[in-house]
Amino acid sequence: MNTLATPPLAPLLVQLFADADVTKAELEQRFSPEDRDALIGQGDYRELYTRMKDVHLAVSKDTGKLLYLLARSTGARSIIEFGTSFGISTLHLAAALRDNGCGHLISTEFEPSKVARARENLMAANLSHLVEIREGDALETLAHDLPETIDLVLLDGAKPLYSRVLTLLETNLRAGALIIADNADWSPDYLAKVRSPTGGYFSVPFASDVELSMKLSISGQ
Ligand SMILES: C[S@@+](CC[C@H](N)C(=O)[O-])C[C@H]1O[C@@H](n2cnc3c(N)ncnc32)[C@H](O)[C@@H]1O
Repeated sequence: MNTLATPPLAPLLVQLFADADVTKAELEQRFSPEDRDALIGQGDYRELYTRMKDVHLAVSKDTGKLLYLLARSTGARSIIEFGTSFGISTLHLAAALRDNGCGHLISTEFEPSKVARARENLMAANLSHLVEIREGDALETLAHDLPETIDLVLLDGAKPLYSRVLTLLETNLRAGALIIADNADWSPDYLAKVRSPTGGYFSVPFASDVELSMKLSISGQ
C-alpha cells in the first residue's frame, strides 16, 4: 500500500478532483481570448490568476500519478514546486516523499487564500510536516534559501515564467534531476531552452501537454 492509495489522502484526492472538475467547468464558460493571451504571456497573468483564485487549475489525475511515480522511482528527497493552488499536485509529491522515507518540498503560490486552502489540505492528509509553502511571487520566493541539491521540479505556475524560474533553480539541480512542466506548450521559450541540444537538458514531450526534462551533467551526460 502507498500513501496515495490509503486514507486519509485517497478520499481527500477524490473529493479535491471532484471539486476541481466543477470549478474547471465553470471556468471554461467565462474564459475569454484575452485570458488565453494572458496565460501564454501577452497579458497580465497576475491579474488573471487573482481572478481565478477560486479555481483549482489542478494537474490531471494521470499527471498527479505520474508525479508520484517519478518522485518515488528517483528516490527524490528534495522537490521544488512552482504553482501550489489548492495543493493537489503538492499532495502527490508529498506522498512520494513520505513513501521515500523523508524529504522536503518547497512550493510557492502568490494567492493567499489558495495558500491557506493548500495548508488545510496538507494538514488533513497528515503531510504538512514535509512541505514548506512560500507565499509570494516565485521570482522572489525561489530566489533565495534553496536546498543545496534539488532532485525534482514541478513547473505549474504562470507559463511565461517557466524559463526564468528554471534559471533560478538551475545551479542547485543535481545531474539527473527531473523537471516536469505542465501545459508546456504555452511556454515556447521554455521548450526552446530545455530542447536545445546545447542547453544542458534532455527533454521529451510526454502524455497530454507535459514536458519531461532531465538535467544533464556538466559533461553533457
Ligand atoms: C495551474 S495552477 C497550479 C495547480 C497545482 N499545481 C495543482 O495541480 O493543484 C497555477 C497556480 O500558480 C499560481 N501562480 C501563478 N504564477 C505565480 C507566480 N509568479 N508566483 C507564485 N504563484 C503563481 C496561481 O495563482 C495558480 O494558483
